Amino acid sequence: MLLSTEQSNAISHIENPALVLAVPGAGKTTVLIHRTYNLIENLKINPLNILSITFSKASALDMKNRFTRVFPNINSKDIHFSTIHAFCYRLISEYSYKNNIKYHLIEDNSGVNKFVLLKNLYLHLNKSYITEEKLESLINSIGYIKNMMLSVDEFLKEYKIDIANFKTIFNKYESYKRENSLLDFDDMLSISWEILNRDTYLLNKYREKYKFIQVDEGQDTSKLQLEIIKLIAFPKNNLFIVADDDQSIYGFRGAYPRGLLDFNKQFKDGKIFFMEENYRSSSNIVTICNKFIKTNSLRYQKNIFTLNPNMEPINIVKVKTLGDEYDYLINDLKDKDLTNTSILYRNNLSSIGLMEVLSKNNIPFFTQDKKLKFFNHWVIKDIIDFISFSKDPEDITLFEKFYYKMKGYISKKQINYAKTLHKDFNVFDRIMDFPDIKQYHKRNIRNLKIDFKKLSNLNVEDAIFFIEHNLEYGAYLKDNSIKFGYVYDNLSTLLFYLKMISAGCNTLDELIKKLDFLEELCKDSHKGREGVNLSTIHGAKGLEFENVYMVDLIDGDFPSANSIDDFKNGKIDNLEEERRLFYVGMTRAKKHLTLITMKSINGNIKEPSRFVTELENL
Ligand SMILES: Nc1ncnc2c1ncn2[C@@H]1O[C@H](COP(=O)(O)OP(=O)(O)OP(=O)(O)O)[C@@H](O)[C@H]1O
Repeated sequence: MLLSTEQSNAISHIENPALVLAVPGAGKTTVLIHRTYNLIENLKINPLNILSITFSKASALDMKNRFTRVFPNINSKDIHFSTIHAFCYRLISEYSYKNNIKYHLIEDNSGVNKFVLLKNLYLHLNKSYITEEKLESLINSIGYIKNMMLSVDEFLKEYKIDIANFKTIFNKYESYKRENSLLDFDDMLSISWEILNRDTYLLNKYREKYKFIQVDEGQDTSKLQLEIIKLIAFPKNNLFIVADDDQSIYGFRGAYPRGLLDFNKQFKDGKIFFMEENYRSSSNIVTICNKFIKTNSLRYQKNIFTLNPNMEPINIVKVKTLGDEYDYLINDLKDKDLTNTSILYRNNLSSIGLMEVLSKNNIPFFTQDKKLKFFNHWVIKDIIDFISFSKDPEDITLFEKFYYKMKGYISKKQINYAKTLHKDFNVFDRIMDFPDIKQYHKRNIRNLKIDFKKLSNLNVEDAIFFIEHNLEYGAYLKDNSIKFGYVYDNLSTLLFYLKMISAGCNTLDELIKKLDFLEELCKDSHKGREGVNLSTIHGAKGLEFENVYMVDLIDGDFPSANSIDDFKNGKIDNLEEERRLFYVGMTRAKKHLTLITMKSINGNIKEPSRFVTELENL
């Protein structure tokens, strides 16, 4: 590969801080690999003295593999490509060994686990269960506070958070972990920061060891991460950061691209290199992407260009329904090199339908998203409970789980009363026996009994429809979504996918088997790398493919409804981050880029993503 002058200039930069600001596909990773080689081979720097930090495990591995591929003669064993978390974990291990402290990680499912801790704290303080959405928002907010080095009060002054007793939960969570030497991912950073500030011996040891520090994906480095890196690099400041602020997509977790925008203020002797040539994509893709990203205002001005030839224009496909989208994909994939193809989406729920339809059509695929919440979602569990109960209407324990999530106005008192009667009687008969029950109420319960009888005879797809509409479970979801902090559309889409999967299943057992099959498929598919890559756009960062499809491009999903609302209220950050995400997706494509939008989903009329409309006008 013939390196460009810009690339060579950046690679030859050795001492003092440097920031390489580059566009997608400009060869940022390429530059890091060649610079590493230059340091080792030409300047005879010991590989152990070079620390290369990347954002994710996958990109650390990718960088190592690319290095070995390009420079097979160099022994890459000693070269340190690491995520910042792995690096901090090593530092903490060294400190804890020295000080005889035993830290426990609480991110996985063994032993004490952060999810359980937070759920219990919430329950204890608010006397109600936390929803999945709120739990996610709680975890992100805690991470944000720590990564942005804020106090809770500073955070609460700036952000509204819909979690009761947030401050108390935060403080109790933090002190519990501290008292018990527990660590979550964010603590790996904050504890490392404390250690480095406290233990001069360790700090000097690390400073001495890592004479050269390189950072990839600098735009997604948080404030805390950047401070840790700067502290170790000081006073030599041989810090080399490559970044593209237009690809910063982790703002919700505390990514801090503004730290880079201030680079010259932070390092008076710092040098900034620009790399604006894209080597990846066709000229059509590059030209449109350049115009598209310029709408954002919070960015370094850059001009992306390419010398690559024009190929086919970006393909915008408008279909009526999700089924049509799948038909289009299946047909279009026929003549494509599948191992060089990716289907990208905003929300990983989209992968459920895709996996189902690809596996039905024997099209191989793989995905990185190992755990999809879909399979364990409470809505799915509710539906299974409804149907199971219809087959076993004496089972009051089952009925108790969902009786308040449908029509009928059955009270807790009536349930408790029914529990005192013989367990072999039909639950509805037992409720009708409730003392002083009103005649109209009795009529309702009798109708419910008939409804559940009907339900027991339906195939699964019809059964889900019946539960949603006739038993008014859909109305329950709608009424309660806001109260419990859910987005109703997400719940309704979830039911939609469940109906899709259940098509052709006659019995509940068949549906459960199919769900298990898909879950296994999803777990297994990340092992191999055969076939089409299915990924969220977040997961596809840094990757490239000949053919890219971006699917389910609907306004309110992408960009998200929240970002649109914020924008209407004069807050532009979120919508700008959505645009960057869209941009990251588009710039993964080398030759063929297809954007698919549809007119309706789940029977509801939708508008195409405003980004697609904008691109059409471009
Ligand atoms: N000088 C060059 N000549 C030809 N091809 C190049 C050159 N530099 C990089 N490339 C190729 O361009 C593609 C993009 O490079 P690379 O992945 O390093 O870019 P990047 O800036 O890290 O991309 P992104 O930020 O979008 O993930 C790769 O296929 C790489 O091999």
